[in-house]
Amino acid sequence: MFDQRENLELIEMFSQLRVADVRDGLDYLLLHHRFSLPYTIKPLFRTKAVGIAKTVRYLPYDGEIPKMTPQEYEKWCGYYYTNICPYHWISEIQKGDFIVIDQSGVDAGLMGSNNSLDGFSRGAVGYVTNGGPRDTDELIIQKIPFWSKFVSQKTVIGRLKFDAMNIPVNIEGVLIKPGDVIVADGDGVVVVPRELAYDVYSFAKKELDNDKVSRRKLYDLMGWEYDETVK
Ligand SMILES: O=C([O-])CC(=O)C(=O)O
Ligand SMILES: [Mg+2]
Repeated sequence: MFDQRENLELIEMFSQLRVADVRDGLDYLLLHHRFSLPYTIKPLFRTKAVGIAKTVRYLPYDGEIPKMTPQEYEKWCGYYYTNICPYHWISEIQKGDFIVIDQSGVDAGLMGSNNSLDGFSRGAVGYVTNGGPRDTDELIIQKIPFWSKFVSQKTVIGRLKFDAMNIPVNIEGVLIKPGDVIVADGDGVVVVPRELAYDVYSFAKKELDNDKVSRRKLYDLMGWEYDETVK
């Protein structure tokens, strides 16, 4: 959809920055009240990821759960994954995609250790959702960067249905469009509208550079070795 060379260039640029720098860069454009996901969206573990938004939306399942035997239920699960809650967008993932999932806040683990690893193996750099993943102990072992509102024990079967992909989505009141730059670290998630990316980068980079000069002086004063955050 977007030029992959430009995608990778944007990722390289924004990978140098902290979420806080990007936030400051947006503020230079007087966008103080836009594009930060609220603090209710938290990382599963401390990590950093920068990528290009690939969006997908699921809605609450409003159909019946037919009366079934456990054997029939097993078959129905297969039907459900194919026809009601497919994950066909996973096969479209390209290197550098940040997967943005609007799952309508439903308490169901749309993503678990298996399907998120599948996406990761295809080049996804991270996931963010207004719901919650499951198998979270394994997600941490597998080091899959994940930001979410909560964690969930539950499967999607009987709870969620696929709606659309590659569309603008609403994550906790923030509009995210396919192609936007997503920067996420221990401070949370910030969205850079693609059309503003180069401007925001230039202001954010200035903030980071000034901060490094200032902290380097304090490191010197305290006789600390430089680490990668001040180099
Ligand atoms: O199976 C699912 O629907 C989600 C899941 O737990 C996984 O991918 O590991
Ligand atoms: Mg699982």
